[in-house]
Amino acid sequence: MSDIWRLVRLLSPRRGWMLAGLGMATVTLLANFGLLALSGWFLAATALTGLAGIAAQNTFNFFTPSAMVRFFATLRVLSRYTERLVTHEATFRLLADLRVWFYTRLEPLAPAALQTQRAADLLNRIVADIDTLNLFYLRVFVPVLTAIAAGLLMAAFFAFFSWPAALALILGLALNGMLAPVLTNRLGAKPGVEITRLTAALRTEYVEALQGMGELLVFGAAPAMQARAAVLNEELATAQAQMGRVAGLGLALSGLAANATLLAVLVFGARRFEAGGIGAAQVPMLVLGAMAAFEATAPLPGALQYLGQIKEAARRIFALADQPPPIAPQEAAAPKPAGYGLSLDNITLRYAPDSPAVLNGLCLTVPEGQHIGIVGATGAGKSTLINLLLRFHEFQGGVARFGGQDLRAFGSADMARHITVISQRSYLFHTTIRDNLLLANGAADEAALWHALDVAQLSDFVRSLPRGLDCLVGEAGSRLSGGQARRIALARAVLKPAPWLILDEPTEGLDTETERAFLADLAPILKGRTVFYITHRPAGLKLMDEVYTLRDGQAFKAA
Ligand SMILES: Nc1ncnc2c1ncn2[C@@H]1O[C@H](COP(=O)(O)OP(=O)(O)OP(=O)(O)O)[C@@H](O)[C@H]1O
Repeated sequence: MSDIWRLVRLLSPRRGWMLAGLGMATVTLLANFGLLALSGWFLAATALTGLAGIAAQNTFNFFTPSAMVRFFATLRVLSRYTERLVTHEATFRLLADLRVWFYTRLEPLAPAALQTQRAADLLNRIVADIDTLNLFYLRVFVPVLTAIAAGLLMAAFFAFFSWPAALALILGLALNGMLAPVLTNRLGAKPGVEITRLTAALRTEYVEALQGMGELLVFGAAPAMQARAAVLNEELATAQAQMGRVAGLGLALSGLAANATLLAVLVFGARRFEAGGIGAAQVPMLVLGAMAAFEATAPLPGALQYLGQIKEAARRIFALADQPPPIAPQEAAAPKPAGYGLSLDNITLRYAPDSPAVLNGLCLTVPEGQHIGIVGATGAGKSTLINLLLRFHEFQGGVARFGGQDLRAFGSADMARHITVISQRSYLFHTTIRDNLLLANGAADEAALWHALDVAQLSDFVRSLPRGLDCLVGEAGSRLSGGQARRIALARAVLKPAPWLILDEPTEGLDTETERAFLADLAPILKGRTVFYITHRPAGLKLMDEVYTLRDGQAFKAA
């Protein structure tokens, strides 16, 4: 239950909207109750008056009850409308709050702590689990509290006329709204959790299958993937069928409790009438009132079923949100670096306390403006060195200084201001060339964009496109060649004149001719910047002042 309390606390800043929705839902229920109870009384009283003869008909006040019937009918419509308006407004505000909260918890985890998550699972948590959490207000909070408030008020009304009828109503509402749902909830807990788990697993399978469609087809692995999905589908269908049976049982029990209550109210009402405690017309008033009262408990079985799904979604969301960020958030503002030199002294970095040190006593000094090539075998720690500089991963030993300041005093957002990265994986968003460039510098005007494209030798190509800068690049730049995509990354580097430039295998995957042309256009962009150039390919190293080889977690100056 602690996850649910935590969720309530998380939603509590919106308590004004939440309580307004709750209030309107209670008024709607009471209006319906008032309408039915009064109608029951009015119809019976009118019939009895009709039977009693002309004298009674002349003295009977038709006007006030019929005005009250109209009042309740109008109130019911208006309050239902307002309730929908308010609860939906509250729901969307809560959804926005939840998404923003989750994003602010995720952001410090990116990218290091999120790399361990499967992309589809992450997507699932961000979209589906948050949507499920959001059901809490509309499907659990409002119906449960409304049922309690309205149920007690209706029973109090009954108590004026017959205590036993009031007790029967309370008991019936409790059986119908609590006992039956609790029982179905108990029975439905397991399939509920299974449905959430299997739906998430299926979605993950499908997203991965779509992402890796090429590999699945080339290696003939599609049937195996289909078989896995079919098994999950079957398990999901079984869980859903089980849930359906549980829901059916719940409905039957609820129906039984409601009808037994109506019978009991009729009997107690009739006895009270016989004893002279109430008038004859008040008996149908109580019976019709009881009938209306069960509207309050109708959504409760659903509420408890949702609770199972919400608990599971909350567990998954909080588990991810509670992961400690790999770099502790910076309390103080980042210091101002004096220049942009880097000095690494005896640095040790391991990804987990029990895993071997990837950087192990590494020493490296990079004066401002130097161009440093970094080579090394696969797994030697080249990307790790960059992760260290970008503050994606914390190092455990040694002293690192950036611009003379302790590197630990900078967060990853601070370092991102000083560093531009061009890598083989520089991502292109499925939008226009313009938007992909503006990502590097939102303030760049048209002239700056074309200048950047000129430097990156891409302006002729962009001019030749029917919509120029406003041409879409396709998903992950699929409408561009590898070389053109890399040149967009170059143009971004021109637009963001950060003092540091990291080139992470920028020519990987390009043929020799394209690589040569790319490197020629890269040369002017390196000017005046401090550069790390990571590569397996020797061609770009000619542009470097010094080259270091990473081996055994240390950096050795190449001859
Ligand atoms: N996020 C991570 N968590 C745990 N271990 C990691 C992580 N990233 C890298 N490693 C490990 O650290 C070591 C160095 O990896 P790194 O990516 O820095 O090598 P690299 O020199 O860049 O390799 P490549 O040339 O293949 O890109 C490898 O053994 C790798 O398995």
